[in-house]
Amino acid sequence: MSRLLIIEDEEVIRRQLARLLAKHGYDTAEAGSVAEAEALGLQDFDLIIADVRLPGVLGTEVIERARPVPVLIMTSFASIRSAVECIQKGAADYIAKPFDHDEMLLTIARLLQGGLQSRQNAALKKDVARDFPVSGMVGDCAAMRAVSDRIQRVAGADITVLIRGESGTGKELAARAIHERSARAAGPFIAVNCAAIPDSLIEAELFGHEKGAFTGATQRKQGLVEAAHGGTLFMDEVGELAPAVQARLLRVLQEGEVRMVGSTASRKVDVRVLAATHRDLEQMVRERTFREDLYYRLKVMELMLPPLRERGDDVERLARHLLERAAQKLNRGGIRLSQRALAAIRAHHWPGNVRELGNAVERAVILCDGPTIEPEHLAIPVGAAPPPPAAAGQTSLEDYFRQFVLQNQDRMTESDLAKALGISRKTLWERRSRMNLPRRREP
Ligand SMILES: Nc1ncnc2c1ncn2[C@@H]1O[C@H](COP(=O)(O)OP(=O)(O)OP(=O)(O)O)[C@@H](O)[C@H]1O
Repeated sequence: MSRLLIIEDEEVIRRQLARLLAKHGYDTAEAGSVAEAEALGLQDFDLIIADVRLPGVLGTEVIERARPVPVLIMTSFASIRSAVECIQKGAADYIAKPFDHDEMLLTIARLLQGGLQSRQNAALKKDVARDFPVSGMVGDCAAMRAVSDRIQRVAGADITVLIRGESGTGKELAARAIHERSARAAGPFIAVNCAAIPDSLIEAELFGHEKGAFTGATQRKQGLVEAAHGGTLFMDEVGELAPAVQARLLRVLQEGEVRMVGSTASRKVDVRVLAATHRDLEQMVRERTFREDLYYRLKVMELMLPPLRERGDDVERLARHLLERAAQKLNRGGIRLSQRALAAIRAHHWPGNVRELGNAVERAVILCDGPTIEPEHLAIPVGAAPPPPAAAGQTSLEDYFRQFVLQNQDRMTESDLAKALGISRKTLWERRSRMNLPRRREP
């Protein structure tokens, strides 16, 4: 049994995490500060999970003191910058608080597996990976079995994979699964959402930044590509990259080299890039907004995640799985879905896919006082959603979004619309602006 040490000064969080880990079969010890942790013997554990802000000594100090034991850093101050800093200091990985239980468990499993793998020979590693299904990914329909099979096949090949699928279909989860099954599993997995970083900052964030190269007083700031050295860089929404960034990324893929902004020198990097998009990259190539050479470099292998509405019975499996996850998170054991709720879940078209389903189930757990979730708690807009696309796959998510907003905006608030679509109000607003679908003003 793996021994885990949690260093966290907020008792409620520490206890909750300890319970979660104990429930999943880990032997856990707890400490409220670095000093308390040292008294327990840092080297006696298989993995240490440490908060950054601790009384006295910072949690990041543990990284050095605990070597060679891997340290997973938790912080409430989630930013790409702090993630990079933790990784630079040698953290095995980084997780933002409040953390998702599944994400925490997956990360721990991966880090422990990383330690285990370094003690095993390569042949054994391959067998271990082959025998287990893709961890954390629920899905038994034919399309998801094909996805799972392809993940197993591409994982070990160290090639670039372009992961496609509508928003919320699990592209990041698939990328993590590929990383975890690859020879890079013990290296960092860095995920970046290219659409979330302003154009003015993205080059420096990705490739790093060097100041004063010509004055002699050089200051270097490492980028995410370098931070992923030895591991995997997952670039979500890669279709949003500006032309200059596309050119730099091509260099990384072709030459295995990165050149910082403001520098003339290149450095070698060993990074596997996994990219994802819900955009029509072929169309973008035709319109010359996405480089053709980069497109071919990225799609060496493709992985297509089907929309939830095409996964048959998986929707029910996922609903139960997400319910268990939400009930655990919100401490509501024993709560279940009524037959009517399950029927409503099967009938809904889930334009926001698994993420929308997860949000609906979590909201229902919060709203439901008794032990049984009814359709009303799920707030699925019964009868409001447009019928399923006649030729599924031909109607784009954008058409679906437009139709849904136009049909429901008179009777739903912006918050309800966003919730029903499984997106944030900010994303709703951004999509409205992009699709020239202005919000109706009250008369
Ligand atoms: N097959 C699955 N089994 C269990 N959970 C899933 C599955 N697919 C997705 N999820 C969950 O749904 C949520 C959304 O998944 P994820 O972030 O991977 O989607 P995405 O396609 O990358 O979304 P976006 O394009 O909006 O970034 C996550 O909480 C993820 O854990």
